[in-house]
Amino acid sequence: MSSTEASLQRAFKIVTQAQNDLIKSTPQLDHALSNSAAQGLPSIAIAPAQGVSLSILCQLVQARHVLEIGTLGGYSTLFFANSVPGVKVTSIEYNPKHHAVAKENTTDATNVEIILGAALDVLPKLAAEGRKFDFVFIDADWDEQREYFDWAVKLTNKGKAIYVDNVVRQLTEAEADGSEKGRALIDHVRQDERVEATLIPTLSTHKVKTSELVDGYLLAVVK
Ligand SMILES: C[S@@+](CC[C@H](N)C(=O)[O-])C[C@H]1O[C@@H](n2cnc3c(N)ncnc32)[C@H](O)[C@@H]1O
Repeated sequence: MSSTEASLQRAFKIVTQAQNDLIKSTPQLDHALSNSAAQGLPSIAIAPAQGVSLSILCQLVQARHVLEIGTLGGYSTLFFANSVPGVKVTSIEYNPKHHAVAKENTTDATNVEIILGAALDVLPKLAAEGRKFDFVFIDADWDEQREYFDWAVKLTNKGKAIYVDNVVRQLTEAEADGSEKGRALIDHVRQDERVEATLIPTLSTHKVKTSELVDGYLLAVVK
């Protein structure tokens, strides 16, 4: 193991411990994870600590309407649903099985609407309905992120936020496989005068592969 890898692993252990000390899970969140696993959904939901940071971001922007692209079993959806009193959450999922499990996992969250459909079909409909959001969480198909981002800018109220997950991991994977992953989104967002954006690197302490330990997200505010 290289010294860089060893120091990463050490940071991983310290951060995991500290995060576990801070997290207060709930039966609703625990059930969402266990039911998703029991029904064979892939284990690709956000980490609990990331859920808390998403909830805090929603509180900071005083989100009244949250849009999520990529529901899976509704685990992240629940963090949004419980973030701000009175918040309403709209989530989009195109896989019927994921959609059904997410509906089960959020049955007692009356402020959650989960739309079955492909994001690039649903987003124009939300725009045509005049819907607006205060926080948009993008966590679906990496190849469609630029399109999601453009729709998110149209759908987000001024001064509110867009969060694109896993952009740092895409950049590091792209360096290894020679693809444009992540880079294409960065170039796209840099040219967009309607937003101010930055990358926030994180340690993904729930990941087992060393290559996935460093991740992070793009955070943008719509001007
Ligand atoms: C990483 S998972 C979402 C995890 C979830 N946000 C969480 O943390 O609990 C990505 C989800 O996006 C869905 N997805 C992928 N492409 C999509 C598309 N074009 N439209 C809608 N959903 C899509 C997948 O089926 C999958 O359930």
